[in-house]
Parts: sequence; structure tokens; C-alpha cells
Amino acid sequence: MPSCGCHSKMQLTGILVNLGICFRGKGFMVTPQQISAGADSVMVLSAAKWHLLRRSVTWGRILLRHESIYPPSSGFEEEEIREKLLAFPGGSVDLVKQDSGIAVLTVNNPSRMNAFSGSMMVELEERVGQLEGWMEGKGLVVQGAAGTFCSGSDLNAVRAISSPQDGVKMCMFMQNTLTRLLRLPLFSVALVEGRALGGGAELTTACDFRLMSPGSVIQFVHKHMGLVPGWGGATRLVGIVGSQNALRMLGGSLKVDPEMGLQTGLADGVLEGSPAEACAFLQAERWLTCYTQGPAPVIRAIKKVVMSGRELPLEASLRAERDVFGTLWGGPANLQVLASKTKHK
Ligand SMILES: C[C@@H](C(=O)O)C(=O)SCCNC(=O)CCNC(=O)[C@H](O)C(C)(C)COP(=O)(O)OP(=O)(O)OC[C@H]1O[C@@H](n2cnc3c(N)ncnc32)[C@H](O)[C@@H]1OP(=O)(O)O
Repeated sequence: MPSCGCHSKMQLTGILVNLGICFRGKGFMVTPQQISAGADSVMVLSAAKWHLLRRSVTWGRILLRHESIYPPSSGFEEEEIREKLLAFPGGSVDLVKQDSGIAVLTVNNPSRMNAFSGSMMVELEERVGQLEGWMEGKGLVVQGAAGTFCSGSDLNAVRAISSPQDGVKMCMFMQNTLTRLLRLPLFSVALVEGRALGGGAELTTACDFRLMSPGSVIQFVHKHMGLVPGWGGATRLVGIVGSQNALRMLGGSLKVDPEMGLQTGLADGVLEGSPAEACAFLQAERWLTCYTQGPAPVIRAIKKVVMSGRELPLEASLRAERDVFGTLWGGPANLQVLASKTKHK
């Protein structure tokens, strides 16, 4: 293995991932010894290189491609469940990256109210991977095809994958994907038309914002299914609406309409009128533009510092903020504004 000093930040984090090192938990979990132990060939790090590596780890915790809740080193065999999921085909998850820096992700299985087949779960993971590699990205609209959001897992697949072991593996696969979706360094919004049920409701919580069209409903139907959310939806819901509202929404399987959505903070906005699909999309895109106007590095940096504030312990978050700040200070956007003596009136 070549010396670490030759590698960029992303390459370094990539090396760590290839070594199967887990970044999760409080502070820095990784020592040079652990890195050496995990490598096939012995890797000796000087103090200076270790310092560089430590900074890269801080940075990498937030920016890392493929950062997962359950990495291969945790024993999770993603390939195995991927194969099983692919046995349940149908529908698609479509991604369009626009020149504006706003991408559109469409859950597309209208004959089943956009339920997630197994192959769509795999496609969603692939689309998230594509978005992780899209450096120009500033925003993302997540929507369902044909005027409704998503009715959760395809019940045909659910019935076939009903063993607890396989259910848990599917849940881990979806938690990995939806965590990576939420961590994307861009502003994401779920455009909720029609119904977002079960896993569909969980998907909305993996976006930064939710916009509801008139008549739409977000409903965690899990209780009625004899379940709790498993795609990370309960954890994220508590963060969005607080534990009291989460208890009500999950315990009562409440049909959250736009009014209740706004009251509880689940919805960040309600679209006007009863628009045709294209119009709803345009409204959502316009709404998002308030946040995505400006240079991509700045927009992406804002999301990164907010994510580190949300996910990391204080000191690690402050260090991450410093590192992100360092990428912008004296950069093109910063220098341009300084030269133009902008007033913030
Ligand atoms: C818990 C979580 C998890 O896995 O962890 C989950 O997401 S479990 C999944 C949670 N989601 C659900 O249980 C949704 C169950 N579906 C429904 O409640 C209903 O279908 C609605 C979504 C409210 C739509 O009712 P509506 O009367 O408007 O239409 P419909 O029932 O005729 O639905 C149109 C077609 O879509 C199908 N369809 C709807 N949702 C589906 C689903 N999740 N999986 C498979 N097929 C589904 C229907 O069977 C029907 O197919 P045919 O025309 O061939 O009859």
C-alpha cells in the first residue's frame, strides 16, 4: 500500500473504508495501530501523517461516500440481501440531474401506488451512490410518479421475505441507504402528493424538508401492520417532530394531513391549489431554490456543517465545522464577495 501522505482527503477516507474501519460512535474510534492491523500489508504512519489522517477522518465522517450505519466490518452482508431483493422486480427509481444543480428522484411503480419492490430498493441505493458522486449537486426533489408519493414496501415482497432474519437484513439495507440519502451534501425535499404510507412515510423523513400538496397524507401505518418503522423512520421522526408528536403519529397511526403536518413540524410547507403534477413539481422546485441559490461549494458546505451539528458530539462537530470552513475561506465565492464590498441590507 502506498504511503498515506500521497493521498487526498477523499482517497484517505476511501482507504479507511476499504480497510473496513467504522467511523461511528463518539470521537475518533480509529488509531494508527488499528489501521495497521486492518491492512493486509503493514502501514507505518508518522506523527505528521497521522495528524493529516485524523483531520481526514473528521472530514470524512460527514463527507464520506458509502458511509453506512452497518459497514461490511460490522458483519452485515449487504450483497446477500441485495441478491434476495433483486428476486422481487418491478417498477424503477429514476434520477434526473438537472443543469440547475437540482436533481429529481422519482419512485416509479404507479400500478402499486409506487410501492417499493425489492429491485427498487436496490435501485434507490444505486441512485444515492450516483448523487454522492455528483459534485455540482445543490438540491434534490424526491417524488412519486403519477400524483402519489409511495405506499411503502411492496406487500408481495414483504410476504415473501417474512422471516425475521431477512426482515432485519432488509431493514439494515434500507437504513444504510436512507441514512446516506439524508447525509447527501445538498438540500433535499420530499414532494408529498397523494399518500406516503409505511415505508413511504419513512422515506419522507430521509429528506431535509417535506412539502405537502392539498389532500395529501403522511401516515405511519406500521402499527396496523403489527410493526414499528424499521427504515430509520422512527428515529428521524423523533428528531423532526419531537417524541410527543412521534408517539401520537406512531401510536395512533395518525393520518397527517397538511394542516397537522404544519402544526407538528412534519411539513415545512403546503403547496397551493390542487395543481397538476407538473405544477406541484415546479412549486417544489421554486421553494427549494430559496436555499440552493448560490455556488455549489457554499450550499454543500452549509448542509455539511448542519449535518455535523446534528450528528456529532460537540467537539467533533466543531472540528468538522472548522474543516468545512477551511475549504471556503479565501475561496472563489468568498473572494468575489469581499472584492465587491457587498452590503447585507
Ligand atoms: C411497514 C413497512 C415496511 O415494510 O417496513 C411497509 O411499508 S409495509 C406496506 C405499507 N403500505 C400498505 O400497507 C399499503 C396498502 N395499500 C393501501 O392501503 C391502499 O392500496 C392505498 C395505498 C391506500 C390505495 O388505495 P386505493 O383504493 O386508492 O387503491 P388500491 O388499493 O386499488 O391500490 C391500487 C393498486 O396498488 C396496489 N398496492 C397499493 N399499495 C401496495 C403495496 N404497498 N404493495 C403492493 N401493492 C400495493 C393495490 O394492491 C392495487 O393493486 P391491484 O389493482 O392489483 O389490486
